[in-house]
Amino acid sequence: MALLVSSWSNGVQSVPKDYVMPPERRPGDFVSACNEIPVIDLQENPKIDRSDIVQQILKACQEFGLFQVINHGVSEKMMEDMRVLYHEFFNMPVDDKLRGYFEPWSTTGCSLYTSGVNYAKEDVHYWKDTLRHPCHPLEEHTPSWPEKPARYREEVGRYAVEVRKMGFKILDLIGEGLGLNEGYFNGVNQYQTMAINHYPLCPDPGLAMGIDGHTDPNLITFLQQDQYGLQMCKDGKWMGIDPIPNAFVVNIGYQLEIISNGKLKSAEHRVVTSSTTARTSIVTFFGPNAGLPIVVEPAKELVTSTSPKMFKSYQYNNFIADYLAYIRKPFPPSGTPLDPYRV
Ligand SMILES: O=C(O)CCC(=O)C(=O)O
Ligand SMILES: [Fe+2]
Repeated sequence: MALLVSSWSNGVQSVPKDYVMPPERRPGDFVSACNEIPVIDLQENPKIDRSDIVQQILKACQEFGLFQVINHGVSEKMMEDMRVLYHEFFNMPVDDKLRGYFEPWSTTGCSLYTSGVNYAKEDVHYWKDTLRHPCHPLEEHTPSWPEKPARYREEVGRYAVEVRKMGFKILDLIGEGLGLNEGYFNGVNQYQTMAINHYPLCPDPGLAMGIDGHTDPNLITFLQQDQYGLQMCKDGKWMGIDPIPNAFVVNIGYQLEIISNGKLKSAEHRVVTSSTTARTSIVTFFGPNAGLPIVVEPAKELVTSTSPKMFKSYQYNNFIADYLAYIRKPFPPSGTPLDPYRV
C-alpha cells in the first residue's frame, strides 16, 4: 500500500511532483463559503408546519442537490466525540492504523487507503487519506472495524445508528415532497457505509486537490465536517460550503436523481486543501446493497405522460461497476456516468 499522505506530509515545504495537478485540474481562484446554500432547521416546532419543511427540502434538492441540516436529531456530543476519535485515529502511528486493512472500496471489509480508488494507476495523486467501512447491519460489520482507539467500535456503532435514523427521517421528508408512499426508500436503502477522509495541511493548496469534482453514485450522503474545504458546482461555478458546527451536509447521489425521474438533481462536489488547517470529514453513504440483485428505476408514480421515463431500469451492481470503471479512466472522462442509463 502506498504510504498515507499524513505519514510523510508533516512539515514538507512544497508539493511533491506526483501531487501537482495539471493546470486544468487545479482548484483555481480561492472560493469562500457561500451563504446561498440552504440550511434547513429540522427542529420540531408547533409554529412550523411539516409541509413547510418538506417544501424547503424539495426546493433545495431541486435547485442545489445539496443542503445543510441543523437540529437533525444526532446529538452534538456524539458529533464532537467523532471529531475527537478520528483526530486520535489519524494521529496514531502508521503501523497501528494500517493493520489488517484491504484494498479501497471493499464492500465487505474495512479499508484504509490514500488518494483515490486507483493509486497505482493514477498519474497524479490526491492529498487525502481515507478510512472506509460498511456499517449496516452493525453486528455483521463491526468485527472488521479498527480496534484502536479502543472505544472505536462502540462509539462509531452508536453514531451509525443515530445517523441511520436521521437518514430515514430525511428520506421520508424527500419522499413526501415527491409524492411517494411512506417508506418508499426502504427497499433501496439497505446499505450504509462510512468514509472518513483526512486532508493534512498542504504547503501549496493552489497546486493540489483533496478530491476532484464528482457526484456520489449512491442514493444520499450525510457529511460532518470540521473545517472549510468542500465545494459544490452550480451552473458551472464552484461554491464553498460553510462548515457550520454540528450541521450535516446532505447531498443527493445519482440513485436519487434517477428514482425521482430527474426531479431532484445530484450535486457535483470536490474538496480543496488548506495550508493553515488540516481537515477531516466523516461521511455516511446510504444506498442500495450492491451485493444483492436490486433493481433501480424511476419511481412509477413519477412517470406520467407529461413526465416520461428519463432513465432505464437497471441492476445497481452493474451501475456501480460502470461507475468505478468511469472514475478509473484517465481524467477527465468524457460524458457522465448517468449517460448510459438515460432513455
Ligand atoms: O471530504 C469531503 O468533504 C467530501 C468527501 C466526498 O465527497 C466523498 O467521500 O465522496
Ligand atoms: Fe462525494
